[in-house]
Amino acid sequence: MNVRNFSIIAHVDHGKSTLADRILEKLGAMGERDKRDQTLDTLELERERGITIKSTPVRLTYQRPSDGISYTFNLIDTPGHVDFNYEVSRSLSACEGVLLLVDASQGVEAQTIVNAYLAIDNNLEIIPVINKIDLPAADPEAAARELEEVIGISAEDAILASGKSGIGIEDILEAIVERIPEPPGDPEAPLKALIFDSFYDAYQGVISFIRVLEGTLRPKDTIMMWSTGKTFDVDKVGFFSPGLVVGDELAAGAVGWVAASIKDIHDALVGDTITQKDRPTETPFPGFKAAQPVVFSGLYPTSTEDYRKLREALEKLQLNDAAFSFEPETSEALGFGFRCGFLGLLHAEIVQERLEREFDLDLIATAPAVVYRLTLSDGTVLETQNPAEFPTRDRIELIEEPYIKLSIMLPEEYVGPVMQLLQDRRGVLITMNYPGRRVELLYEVPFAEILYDFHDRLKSISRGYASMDYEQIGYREGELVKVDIMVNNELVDALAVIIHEDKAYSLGRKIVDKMADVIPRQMWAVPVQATIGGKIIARATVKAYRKDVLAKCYGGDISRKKKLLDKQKKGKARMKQIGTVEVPQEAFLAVLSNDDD
Ligand SMILES: Nc1nc2c(ncn2[C@@H]2O[C@H](COP(=O)(O)OP(=O)(O)OP(=O)(O)O)[C@@H](O)[C@H]2O)c(=O)[nH]1
Repeated sequence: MNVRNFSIIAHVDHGKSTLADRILEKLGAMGERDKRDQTLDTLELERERGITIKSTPVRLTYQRPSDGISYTFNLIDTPGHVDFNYEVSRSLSACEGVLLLVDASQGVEAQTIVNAYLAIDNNLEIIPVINKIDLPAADPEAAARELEEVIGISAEDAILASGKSGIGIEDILEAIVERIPEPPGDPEAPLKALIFDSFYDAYQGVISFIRVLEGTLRPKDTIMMWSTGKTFDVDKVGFFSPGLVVGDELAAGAVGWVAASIKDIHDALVGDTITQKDRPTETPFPGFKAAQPVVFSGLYPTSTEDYRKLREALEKLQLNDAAFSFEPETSEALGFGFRCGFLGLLHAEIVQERLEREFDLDLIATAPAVVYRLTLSDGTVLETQNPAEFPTRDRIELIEEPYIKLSIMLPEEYVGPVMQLLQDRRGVLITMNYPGRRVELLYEVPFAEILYDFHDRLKSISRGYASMDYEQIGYREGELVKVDIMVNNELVDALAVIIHEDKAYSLGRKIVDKMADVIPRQMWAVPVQATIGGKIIARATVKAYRKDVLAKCYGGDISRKKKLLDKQKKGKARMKQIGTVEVPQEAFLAVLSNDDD
């Protein structure tokens, strides 16, 4: 059959896209991406505003110069961020091998290790590629040595390459043929196919990207989703060329797509196994889990009239993003909004940005929170991620919070300050390794502690040299308290935060100071207070002062006056009325503001 299914994995910026483009160009597929619109048209895909089609795999043909034999390459893209590690792992399950890129001037980084382990866990053949060897600062030997010491990949096997200048591309193509195995699987066996990505199309319903492991999938087959038992009739199957092209069948080993008039993306989840209803496979692809949101935040429209528009936008986004969840929530301070769940902070930022940009919404977002597990005095256990819903302290027996294992790679000279940062974040050092030129720190840290500005702080402390990655490791007890915020003597429920006892006072101070700073002055003095269980722990005052912008405009310069008024109006755009005081969006994120501000 001469098929090779592979993926490229790398730390961010180590040159993945550049190398992929170079391979595409070499195999004559450059410019094919532009044809995508056309190929998609054959599927009558609606290119609806706001719904971007995810990056699809690419099918390429490689004719070996030595013997002229042709090979079909399926290059499968993987998301590049830790929030989406489960998706990365599923995409890798669709492959037999990977190109593991390491920047020759940077060496092995945190994501290099995590990605390499994902590949090893999936039993994939790893082709190490030392990339960017054209750079003057390149040190390929050191990078190869690090690969050997840290990950245990033989340095001799590494290919030296440059995606930029094209060095090593032929070697890479040959290695793909020689080292990556032909996909296994019996096309006559009962169908077993893995879903590694899905997106929603208004005409076809859900289109799933699949890897057929056993059997053969054809149009008109009745398929069954393993996790739910739901059945669907297949409309079309096909390949990526790139873009979606209709085909006759997908047999064992193939990477392609299937459309079966599935109306809800939750019926075609990444990681689930597709089989045939009448002749099901005996064992599904292992390790299926529906992606669980781990970070939650409230989203509220700045103007109440936008509530319906926001709901529609959230529904639309969810069609394409099964990992994103939302439910209605009401806040005394903010009115009607939604509690939204995300895979991580980056995921939260992406969703929020899309809502604002693509759906033209002005939003107030509350500080992100993790899921806490509470054991109440009466023995009931409940999980909540909403500080506003926390019971009073006297009703709580035990609070547990999620922990992560954090891996940080950095040059030795920054170890001191970074360890200090981790200590401030309640981190516990597990081990310290010295692979090659760098130090690897392994910590266990409360997840909540890295939600706020941790990555930025790490980068600035290490001048950009430290890299990090993490995984969830379960729940641990924590001495946590709820800090409430009052503005003008009114409790603002949406501003409540959960925080470790030892940090409550300084955080309370920080929040009230920041708020007093960003709330516009009023005609009377407005007190801002932080409290724990009703006890005031910090207080600041928004001074009284009326800002009369027009006073500045001497003479009758109308256009200037207008400009100033417009400016003032814009400044108001993201305000929320709380009692008699207008509070800007910034205030809701005061808890996130940098300690150094
Ligand atoms: N000198 C040199 N620069 C390169 C090479 N490959 C990539 N770069 C540069 O490195 C930067 C990152 O390259 P990308 O290909 O975008 O890296 P990536 O890994 O895809 O990055 P993400 O998409 O952000 O994960 C860009 O500025 C490239 O121009 C190379 O072989 N040599």
